[in-house]
Amino acid sequence: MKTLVINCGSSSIKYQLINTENKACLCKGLVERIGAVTSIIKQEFKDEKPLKKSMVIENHAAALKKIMELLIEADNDYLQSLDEIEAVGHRVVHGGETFKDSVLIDEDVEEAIQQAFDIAPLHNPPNLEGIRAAKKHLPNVPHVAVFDTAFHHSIPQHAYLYGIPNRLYRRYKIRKYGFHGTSHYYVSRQYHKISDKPKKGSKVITCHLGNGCSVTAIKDGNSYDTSMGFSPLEGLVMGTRSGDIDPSILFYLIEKEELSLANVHALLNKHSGLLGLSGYAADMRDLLDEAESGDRRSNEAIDVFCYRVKKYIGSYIAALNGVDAIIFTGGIGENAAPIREKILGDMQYAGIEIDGEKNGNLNGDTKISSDTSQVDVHVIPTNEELVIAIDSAKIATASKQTPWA
Ligand SMILES: Nc1ncnc2c1ncn2[C@@H]1O[C@H](COP(=O)(O)OP(=O)(O)O)[C@@H](O)[C@H]1O
Ligand SMILES: CC(=O)OP(=O)(O)O
Ligand SMILES: [Mg+2]
Repeated sequence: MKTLVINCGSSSIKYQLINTENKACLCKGLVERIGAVTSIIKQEFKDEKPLKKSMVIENHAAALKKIMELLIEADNDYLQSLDEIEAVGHRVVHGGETFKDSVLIDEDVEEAIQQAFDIAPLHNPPNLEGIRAAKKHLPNVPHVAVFDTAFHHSIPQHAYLYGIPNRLYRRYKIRKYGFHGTSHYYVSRQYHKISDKPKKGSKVITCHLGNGCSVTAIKDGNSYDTSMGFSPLEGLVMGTRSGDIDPSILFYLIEKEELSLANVHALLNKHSGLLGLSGYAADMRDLLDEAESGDRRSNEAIDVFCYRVKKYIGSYIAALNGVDAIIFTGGIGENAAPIREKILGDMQYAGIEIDGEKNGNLNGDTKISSDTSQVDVHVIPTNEELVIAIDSAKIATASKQTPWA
């Protein structure tokens, strides 16, 4: 089934056209800097020359209109007409406590996504904008929401409650939700396939290190704890997000610098993390380059980033009472060997031994732990879009079948 997967971020839309029968990605695209002076569109059909264009794109609706035009303009065998698209899968970041699984989007679902705007102000508004715009272009096919939070519904109460008055949970549902669920789910399932080790009894820690970063402790194949919390701001140091900080810092700064709520929000979400620490870059590639030539601030930013990941891994080994496997994924996790080495290089005491050569050159393999390591360490490329496509196709198929058919 040809399924279009849409991932609307605050200023970007990533999309893929996937044939769910053979799991092939037929086309991949990205619209960046939506709403800026010029936006950039990149699109690549399988085995074809990539296309790159710059133009004015004011909002997500305009971006989706352009995406639909470009998909057809390519005029190849992969897609002759939009009518061939049989399902659309949308990444929705926050499903709150309501959505434990992916769902067919109707008005009630749209309303529930909107109700979570308060608690996911960076992610849910563009997600819903994308859904509404896509429905206009493809009104006759099922649209499905796949939630980042869904995989984390198995987290037990002692891990999801914060140490604040319980009435705040009961009244406002303030608790840990966790994000990047489709990625943690996908790479952990891939690990079980690759290693041929059963889910039952397994203790796996997955590290999704991209622009947003999170670590998840997975027990028997189910999420048991994760570093992101009520929002995707908690936990690791990220590209521009602070991760964990002492909340008192905010009281202090609000007073000292007379910060507004919006200022605090921007400070922690947009000006912190690797960008804030280094003073110049959120991108790990730039930091690694500069660090190599001895730049002090780049080295400091990398040290803080890696130490935080290591600390979470250590705490999850304690939470799981051991660990069988650690998985790295996401742009940094998949590509930055020095970062993986810095995080796990000195944890032999915990049975973790990285093979320096394999870590530096994967050569098509995924395993980077040595043959004598008690813990398997793997680098597994994530594929959130494939998970979204498969779930969406399944739900679309079921929605078309009437009980008496
Ligand atoms: N070869 C590489 N070496 C180091 N870091 C890399 C490399 N390739 C990508 N990255 C980093 O991955 C991050 C983006 O990760 P990605 O998973 O693509 O992000 P997103 O969250 O937008 O999906 C950036 O910090 C980028 O610098
Ligand atoms: C939830 C989240 O942080 O997503 P991303 O990494 O795509 O920003
Ligand atoms: Mg990502």
